[in-house]
Amino acid sequence: MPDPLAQPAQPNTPSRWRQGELVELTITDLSNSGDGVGRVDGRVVFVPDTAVGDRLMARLIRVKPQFAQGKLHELLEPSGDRIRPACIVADKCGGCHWQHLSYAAQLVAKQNLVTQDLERIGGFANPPVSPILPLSPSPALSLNYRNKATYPLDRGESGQVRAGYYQKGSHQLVNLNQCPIQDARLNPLLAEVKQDIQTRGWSIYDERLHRGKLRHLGLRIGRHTGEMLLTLVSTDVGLVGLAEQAEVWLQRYPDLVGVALNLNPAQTNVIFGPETRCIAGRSYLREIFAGLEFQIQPTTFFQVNTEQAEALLGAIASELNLQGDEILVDAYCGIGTFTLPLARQVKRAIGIELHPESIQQAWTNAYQNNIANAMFQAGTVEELLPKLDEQPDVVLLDPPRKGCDALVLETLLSQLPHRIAYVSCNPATLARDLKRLCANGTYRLTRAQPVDFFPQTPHVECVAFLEKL
Ligand SMILES: C[S@@+](CC[C@H](N)C(=O)[O-])C[C@H]1O[C@@H](n2cnc3c(N)ncnc32)[C@H](O)[C@@H]1O
Repeated sequence: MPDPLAQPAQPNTPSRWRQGELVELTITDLSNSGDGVGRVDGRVVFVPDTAVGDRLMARLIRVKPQFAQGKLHELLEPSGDRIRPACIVADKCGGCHWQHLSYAAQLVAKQNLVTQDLERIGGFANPPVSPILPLSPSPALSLNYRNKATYPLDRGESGQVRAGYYQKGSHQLVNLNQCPIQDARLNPLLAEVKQDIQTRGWSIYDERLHRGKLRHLGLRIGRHTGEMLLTLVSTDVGLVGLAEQAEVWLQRYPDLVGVALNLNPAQTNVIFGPETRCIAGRSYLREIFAGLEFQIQPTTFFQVNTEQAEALLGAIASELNLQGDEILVDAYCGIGTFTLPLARQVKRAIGIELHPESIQQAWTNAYQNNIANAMFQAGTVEELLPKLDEQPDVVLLDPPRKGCDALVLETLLSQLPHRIAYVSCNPATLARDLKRLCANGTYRLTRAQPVDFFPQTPHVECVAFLEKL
């Protein structure tokens, strides 16, 4: 007869998980943040630096009731999706999370991320997601795409000036002399300018003590023009010999058109401060985008992947099939990157953007390109969209990662433009906002088009098209 006081046998249930414990699992999926996802005893374990199909041992470093965060301990059977990273510091640097994945596997994962978020968060059954537009059909060309890099600076233990990206999950700098995802023409500047800063003996900012001057080195290039800008971010102006050094840089790099100093005295993680001074050359670089000439300043937003932004714009123009008589609103318009090319296809285009400097630049860009039917307003979309004098026929949305303010969605549901194109770098907030717009059968999701703007990372750009029912 069984003993009624005996404890029931303890199966290997989730409740027995302990921090530090080793578990065996197989990765079946990749999360939005790029971690591998597996299951142990029905509970989810996230493991960075893994691939779908990996069988592995992971050490549990954070245990929650519903999931755990693991660290790769031993790879028992590697996935066929694994490749040798193009970057020698890929295992340390927090810049890229997917250098160890083949480009084909990255594209499949991004396609799945968009589809899954539209299903789970948006509530769309079988969402119409078109195949992702890759950077290049050749995996070898999925590098050297970034037109901009902003590197934090610090001093190493022996006092040498270092520039690079932070390690995954920390503020420890990984010193870089080149970065395989940035435009290769910027690499010589990264290594040599760092050396010049060392030689000049300029003070480097220490973020723990909030002391010192130089904080960041910013590099930017026009992909089609080759023009480059160099920006130093400093807590104040006292960098002795800066003007002289800036002239040396202009002489040394014929494609460098300007050197700027941005002043950021605040104790903050935000990179740029409010004031930027031109030290030598021009205060902007020129870029050709969608056949138009744009002026881009050191601190204004411009899509970091020029070619893919052009592909995205092409997808928008072809899907919207504009007839020339529409009023188009480009909400969150930046410097008019999409507003101006689309203005050529509509009666009038109205851009709305928070930053007054971007709006000023957008007006300049319109003038330079003889585009007279585009106008721009500085302010928040939530404030300005409800106050428009004209009823928009077509609205283009391109908000930051957090998505649209609820007030923007409510305004759209009262203005009822015929079509909405929603560009997003965060499928989760995109799905949330589309759900709101499509509730009550007001709009129908006709297509979502992912575009690979950020190879080697889990970030995915997507445009979704809505049609008024
Ligand atoms: C993802 S960027 C898109 C810019 C532009 N569409 C482009 O392709 O260059 C988002 C832009 O929204 C602006 N922004 C952020 N919040 C805003 C708000 N509440 N109202 C208006 N603009 C905002 C940012 O300054 C930024 O320029």
